[in-house]
Amino acid sequence: MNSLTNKVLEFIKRFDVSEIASADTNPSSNKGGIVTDLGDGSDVVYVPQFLPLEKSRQYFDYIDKHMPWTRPKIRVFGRTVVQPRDVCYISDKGLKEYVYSGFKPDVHYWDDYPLLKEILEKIHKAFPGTHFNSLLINRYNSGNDYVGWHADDEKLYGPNPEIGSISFGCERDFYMKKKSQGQVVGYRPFKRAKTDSAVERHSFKLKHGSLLLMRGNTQRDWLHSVPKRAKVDSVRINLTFRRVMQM
Ligand SMILES: O=C(O)CCC(=O)C(=O)O
Ligand SMILES: [Fe+2]
Repeated sequence: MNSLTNKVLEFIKRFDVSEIASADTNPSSNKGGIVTDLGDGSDVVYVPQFLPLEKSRQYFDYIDKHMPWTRPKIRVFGRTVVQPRDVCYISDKGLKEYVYSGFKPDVHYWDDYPLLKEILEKIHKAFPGTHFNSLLINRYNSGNDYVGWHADDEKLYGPNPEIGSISFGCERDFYMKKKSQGQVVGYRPFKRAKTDSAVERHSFKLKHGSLLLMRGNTQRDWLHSVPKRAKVDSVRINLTFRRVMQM
């Protein structure tokens, strides 16, 4: 076997796409995906293999090598900390500025990244109701990198933001849990409630080439996170497509 074949086999082993998600309640089908009804007008669609394996590998390599990554300092609970992952932000021209945790990412534009535009168009085609105009890319270099409990509920996304999330590379857990009554969150650790074990939860293993769509009231009522994983030592790239509402 030549070394290219070996590399391909090793890759398939690392990024196995054969399993399906652990979406649990009332799963039904939607565009080849699994729909999880979260109740109260929220749902999540998970498409385990939205993009073909080999194409996903090309996207991964391109994004990994060519994006202008930064690992910014952000404000969490009044403290300045280095964000535990790399980021990069792409958007249409002339949109309202995106700021989270006191950090305003530099804006880059779609025209300079045709492969990202290609992915955006594939999502719009598969889910005609979606109209994303911006994209936050995260790179988790190892299991030490993570994102804490938060909702993507910034005002500039309007009352019912839809978020489209594409994952490449190392498979990681994506957790969801229902917000406690009256809870206000940004990118902050989730305050542990006494009845935490009773809080409704879902989990997904986000595979190489997968798409996860969060819809309806999901950002209003639920939190999500990608926790640390001690044993993970390879890179994961995640693209979250968003729609900034025009004034
Ligand atoms: O990496 C992920 O799957 C989630 C990223 C995320 O939640 C975000 O960028 O807001
Ligand atoms: Fe998020």
